Amino acid sequence: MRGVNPDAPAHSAPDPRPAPTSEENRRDQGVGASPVREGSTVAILGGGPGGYEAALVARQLGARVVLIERHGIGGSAVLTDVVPSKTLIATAEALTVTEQAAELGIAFTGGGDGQVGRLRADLGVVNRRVVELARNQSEDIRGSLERAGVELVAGSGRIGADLSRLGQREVHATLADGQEQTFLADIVLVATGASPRVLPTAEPDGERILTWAQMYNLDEAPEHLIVVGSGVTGAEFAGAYNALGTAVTLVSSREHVLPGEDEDAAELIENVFRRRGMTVLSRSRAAAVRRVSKDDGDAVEVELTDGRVVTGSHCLVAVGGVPNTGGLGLEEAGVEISAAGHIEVDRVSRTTALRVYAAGDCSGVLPLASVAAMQGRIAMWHALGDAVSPLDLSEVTANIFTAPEIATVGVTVPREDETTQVVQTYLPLARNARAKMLGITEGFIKLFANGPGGEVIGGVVVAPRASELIYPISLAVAQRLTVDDLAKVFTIYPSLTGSISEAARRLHRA
Ligand SMILES: Cc1cc2nc3c(=O)[nH]c(=O)nc-3n(C[C@H](O)[C@H](O)[C@H](O)COP(=O)(O)OP(=O)(O)OC[C@H]3O[C@@H](n4cnc5c(N)ncnc54)[C@H](O)[C@@H]3O)c2cc1C
Ligand SMILES: NC(=O)c1ccc[n+]([C@@H]2O[C@H](COP(=O)([O-])OP(=O)(O)OC[C@H]3O[C@@H](n4cnc5c(N)ncnc54)[C@H](O)[C@@H]3O)[C@@H](O)[C@H]2O)c1
Repeated sequence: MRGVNPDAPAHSAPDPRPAPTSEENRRDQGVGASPVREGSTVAILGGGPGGYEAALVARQLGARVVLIERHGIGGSAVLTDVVPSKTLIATAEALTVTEQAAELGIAFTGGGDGQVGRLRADLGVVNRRVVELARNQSEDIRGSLERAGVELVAGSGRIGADLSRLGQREVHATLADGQEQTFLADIVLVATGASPRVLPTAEPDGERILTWAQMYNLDEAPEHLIVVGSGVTGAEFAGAYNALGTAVTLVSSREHVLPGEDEDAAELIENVFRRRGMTVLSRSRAAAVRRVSKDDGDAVEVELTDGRVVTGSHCLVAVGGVPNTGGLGLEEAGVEISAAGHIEVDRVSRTTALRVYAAGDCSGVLPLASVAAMQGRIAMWHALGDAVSPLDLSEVTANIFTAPEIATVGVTVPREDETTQVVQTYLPLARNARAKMLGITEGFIKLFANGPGGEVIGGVVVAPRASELIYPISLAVAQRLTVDDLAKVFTIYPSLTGSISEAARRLHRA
C-alpha cells in the first residue's frame, strides 16, 4: 500500500512520507516506561463494525478485550441500517426484476376474469423477515466474538478523564439494572456510531412520522410515503417502497437526487424514479412534518419552506445522522470533537488523547460499514504494534442499492488541477449483448485512468448488481493496474464485465 502520513486528518490527500513501522508504532504508544504490549487490556465502546472488527484483531494480537455495547451486537449497521435496509431491498429487487417479465416473454396468469395477475409484497411478512435476519446476524457476530474470547458487557460506556502513572484509563459501564462496572484499559477505542438526525419540527412518532430505524415496525405498506431527504438513505428507501407498490413522494433539497454522487448516475436514477411513477420534488426543503386527522384516517402533512404542503399517509425523515459522542467523557479526557460533533482522528484512528482511538461514524471520516471496520482494525494494529498501513480513502468501494445500483471506486470525477492528465470513458450498457438478453436498457460503465494506457484510478458502474461488477475495477485501483492490464484479461462472452474490458481498451490511447 502507499506510504502516507498517519498524522494527517483521515480525509486528506495522501502524503508521500512512509507509513509508520511497527517499531515506530510501539514508540508512539509508549507512556513513560510502559509500552503497550501483548496482554494489554483494550476497552471498546460500541459493538458495530468499527467495534467488533477491532475486537477480533485485538484478540488475535493477544490483548484482553472488553467490548461494551448498549443496544445490540452488530450495532446499528446490523440492527437498523445496512442489514435490514438491504434485506428489504432484496424483496424490492425481486419485484423490479418481474417488471421485465413481459419483455422476456413471460406472462402472469391467475388474476381471475381473464385479468393478468399482479405480484405484490406483504409488508408484514417482509418486515418480520428483515427483523429476524438482522437478529440472526447479530447473534452470529456475538458467537464469533465469544469464541474469540472477547468479554461482552451489555451497558452504556464512558471513559475516565485521567491516565494513571502506568498509562491506564478507567472505563465505566452502566448496566441495564443501573449497576456500574469499571475496567482499567491500556487502550480505548470509541466506536459509538451515529443516530438519525431529528428535525425539531418533525419529531418522529414511530407510527406515521418515522426515522429509517423505525421503518421495520410497519405491518402494512403505506398508501403514500413521503420521503424527506434524497441522500443515499432517502433514495434507497424511496426506490424500494416504489417497487413494493407504494405511492412515493421524494422531497429533494437539491437540483438532483443523490447530491455529491456521480452526476450521470444520479440523473439516471432520478429519471428511473420518475418513470416508475415516483413524484420527485426537486429544490424542495421540508420545514415541518405533522400528523393530521383526515376523514379516512390518519395522515401526515409535510410543509415545505416555500409554503407548499404535501399530504401522505406516512413520512420517512432521512436527513442524515448525528454522531453519538455526547456523554462519553471525551472532552474531559482531551479528545477533540469537531463543531459537527465528530471525533477528530488521524489516518491510524488516533484521537488527540493518548491511547484513545476512534473508528466509524462517530469519527465522520466516511460513514460506511466497510470504512468503520477498517478504521477499527487499523486502530488495533497501530495500538498493539502490528504492521499497519494508514487509511486510504482512494481505494474505498461504495454502492447505492437503488435499481439499478450505483457502485463507485476511487476517482469518479475528472480533476482539473491534476498534473497528470486524467482520461475517462463512458460506455452505456444498452449495447452489451448480455444486457440485451437480460432486458437491461439502462446503466453504464465509466472508467478513469491517469493518462492514456495509464493506471486505473477510478470507476463508476450503474447496473443491476453493480455492487458485484465493480470488483475488477476496485482490484485494478488497489493494485495500480493499468487499463491495458485490465483489457488483456479474458472476460466471458457474453457478459456485463465484457463492457469493463471494452472501456479499458478504449483508454489504451488518447
Ligand atoms: C439506512 C442506512 C443504510 C446503510 N447502508 C449501508 C450499506 O449498505 N453499506 C455500508 O457500507 N454502509 C451503510 N450504511 C452506513 C453504516 O450503517 C455505518 O457506516 C456503520 O453502521 C458504522 O458503523 P459503526 O461501528 O461506526 O457504528 P454503528 O453500527 O452505529 O454501531 C455503534 C454502536 O455503538 C453503540 N453505542 C453508542 N453509544 C454507546 C455507549 N456509550 N456505550 C456502548 N455502546 C454504545 C450503539 O448502540 C451501536 O450499536 C447505512 C446507513 C444507513 C443509515
Ligand atoms: N448503500 C450505502 O452504503 C448507504 C446507504 C445509506 C446510507 N449510507 C451512508 O450514510 C451516509 C448518510 O446518508 P443519508 O442519506 O442518511 O444522509 P445525507 O446527509 O447524505 O443526506 C441527507 C439529505 O437530506 C437533505 N436534507 C436535509 N434537511 C432537509 C430538509 N429539511 N428537507 C429536505 N431535504 C433535507 C440534505 O440536503 C441531504 O441531501 C451516507 O453518506 C452514506 O455513506 C450508505
